[in-house]
Amino acid sequence: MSRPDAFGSAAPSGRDDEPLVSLDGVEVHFEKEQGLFEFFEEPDTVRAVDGISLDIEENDVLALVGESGCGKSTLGKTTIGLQRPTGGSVRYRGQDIWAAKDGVGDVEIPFDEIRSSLQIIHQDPGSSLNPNQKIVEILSQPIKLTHPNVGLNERRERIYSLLERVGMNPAADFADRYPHQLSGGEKQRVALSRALLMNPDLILADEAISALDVSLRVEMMDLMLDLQDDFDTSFVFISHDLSNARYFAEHGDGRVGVMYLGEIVEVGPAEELIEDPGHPYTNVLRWATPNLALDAAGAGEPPVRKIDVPDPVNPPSGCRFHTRCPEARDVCREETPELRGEPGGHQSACFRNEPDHKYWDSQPVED
Ligand SMILES: Nc1ncnc2c1ncn2[C@@H]1O[C@H](COP(=O)(O)OP(=O)(O)OP(=O)(O)O)[C@@H](O)[C@H]1O
Repeated sequence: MSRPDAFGSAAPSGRDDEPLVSLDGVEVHFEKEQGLFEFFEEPDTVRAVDGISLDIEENDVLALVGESGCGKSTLGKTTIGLQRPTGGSVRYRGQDIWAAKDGVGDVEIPFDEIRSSLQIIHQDPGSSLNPNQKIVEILSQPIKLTHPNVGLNERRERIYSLLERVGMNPAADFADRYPHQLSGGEKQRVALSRALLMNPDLILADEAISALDVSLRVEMMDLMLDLQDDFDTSFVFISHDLSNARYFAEHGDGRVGVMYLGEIVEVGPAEELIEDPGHPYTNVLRWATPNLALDAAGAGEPPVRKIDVPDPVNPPSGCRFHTRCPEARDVCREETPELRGEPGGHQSACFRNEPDHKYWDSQPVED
């Protein structure tokens, strides 16, 4: 259900029977920057996100995992309306986000309301906190912009209570400091408070724990999960590390989504996906994550035919993983598997999950 914001302003309208955010066939293709000598050539297109459909519900947790460059950040930013898709649609409570931005059709929820309901915390909070402002000033700004009628006392009260809620006690001690006077973990807590100020429906945590000391990572994930509960906020949590994605999804009662070259190749509850992967690429991530404490993890050779990751400018035909997949057969070069399985449950995009598929009569790829 949509709800009023932290200062009692009306809730965004939209339809409560619609998912919080719904992606349908989303593509994000970038034109690659041209070198000096390529000036007269057609620019290359990076297919950062390619044909992803996904629903995020209220109070939902989705942990996206995959190698660097597979499109996690681009998908995350598209989900919260920070990146315009080049194809497909992204809807918030039924309202097309980019139609709201462009004022096209009957706009039920204004773009500004959508953007303040969908927040982000970055890997490096230092770079998003103004070094010349005290923490209280940094946190006052978004309130002043969105709620100009809220007075100084109410503003301070809200800021102090949020700082305390994220573990910065006593709040008054931290509020008057500058960002450089805080540790990495404290800066990340400030970034989290800033995201929570608007009582958002969804927070994108983009590698938000990667720069923290290993000992602080679990603490930060636990804090986000506590807040998720308290504030009824959904989270899209991005990590290149399967064990962190597993922890977050498992403790948040959510799903892990595995990305490869701009596509989601497997999604499902963490335990199921890790114990019984439906896609050979998930098996590679499992192998590469020693602290999953699985027998297979880190043992022997990696479960791939080739180590090299293809260029997203020119991804392989058919199943994009076929150039590296140890199970690939000829049909995998020609046909693209779709995500199959229980909708909203465990799904994977591999012909091996279809007992009657012609994959089984096809010849193993030899190269
Ligand atoms: N603004 C942009 N212009 C051109 N290419 C881009 C742009 N943003 C991302 N890309 C490219 O899109 C692909 C996906 O990038 P993205 O940052 O989404 O991946 P990622 O999985 O989050 O990786 P990382 O963990 O390294 O950030 C990469 O090939 C990247 O170089």
